[in-house]
Amino acid sequence: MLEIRDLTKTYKTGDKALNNVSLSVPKGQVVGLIGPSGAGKSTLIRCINRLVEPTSGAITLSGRPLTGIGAGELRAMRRKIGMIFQEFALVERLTVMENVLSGRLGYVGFWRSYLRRFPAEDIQRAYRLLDRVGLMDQADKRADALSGGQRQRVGIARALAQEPELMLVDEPTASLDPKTSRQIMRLLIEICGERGLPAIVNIHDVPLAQQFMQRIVGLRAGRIVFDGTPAELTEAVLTKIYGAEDWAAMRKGTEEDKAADADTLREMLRLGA
Ligand SMILES: Nc1ncnc2c1ncn2[C@@H]1O[C@H](COP(=O)(O)OP(=O)(O)OP(=O)(O)O)[C@@H](O)[C@H]1O
Repeated sequence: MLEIRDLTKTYKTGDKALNNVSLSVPKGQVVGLIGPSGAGKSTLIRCINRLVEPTSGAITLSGRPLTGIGAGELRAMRRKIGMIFQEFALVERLTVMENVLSGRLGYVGFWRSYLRRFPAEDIQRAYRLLDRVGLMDQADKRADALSGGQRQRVGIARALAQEPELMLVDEPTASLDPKTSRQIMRLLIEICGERGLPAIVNIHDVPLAQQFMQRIVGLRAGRIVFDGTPAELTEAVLTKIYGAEDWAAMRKGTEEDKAADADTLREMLRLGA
């Protein structure tokens, strides 16, 4: 369980990026975080992994504090947080297997990791994870030889290699096509469910969030203005989160994207692809 209580972040510039945010995410639940640009989504994720120092408030993971702790404790707690990034953040010239094993770097000593001598159990775990994300036959390929969807699967396996207690996911599908995005989102949700992992997914794509998330939290100007199910995320609520003008523009964008996808499909069928 992740618990955030009265979290506030005011940057040195005076920007109040988060204003009294409280949120609990139970084990196995995946929360989609939506909101307009500047709403505070990245700041919230960065306060949880403590890349940004909160101004006030408290965060706990599985009952242990993530705020108000020393450097050693923080390092230990960070191992418990699996991160998944928009641009995958893989080491391109290393193999898929090496990238997954890099998730263990917080656990093995410096020389062992420098020499890439990981314990046998880490290697077995990495194979199991590659199997789970559907990449067993790609283990020895270099990361830069993979497709975007395959790279994100490696990113997921690497995060799981940490044996995390929380997943923080930043725009996981922003670099992927719509079909691959749906596959990745489905995989993420299945895996978090199987492992009882709480997760927060920063997601710009509202229809994708509505299709897959069990719970959606809407941020606006640093405050939670919606917390509910996809079914409760009505046009009126979306207008409240994004503002009338921005939501109308976003909806138009989505409809244009759908029309473009349909055009591409028709063209492919016409060409017999
Ligand atoms: N390092 C920083 N220094 C000062 N202000 C910042 C910093 N990072 C973010 N902010 C401000 O904090 C507010 C929230 O920004 P944040 O990046 O968290 O929003 P966001 O919802 O993630 O936006 P986006 O969807 O565009 O990534 C904004 O007003 C932003 O200008």
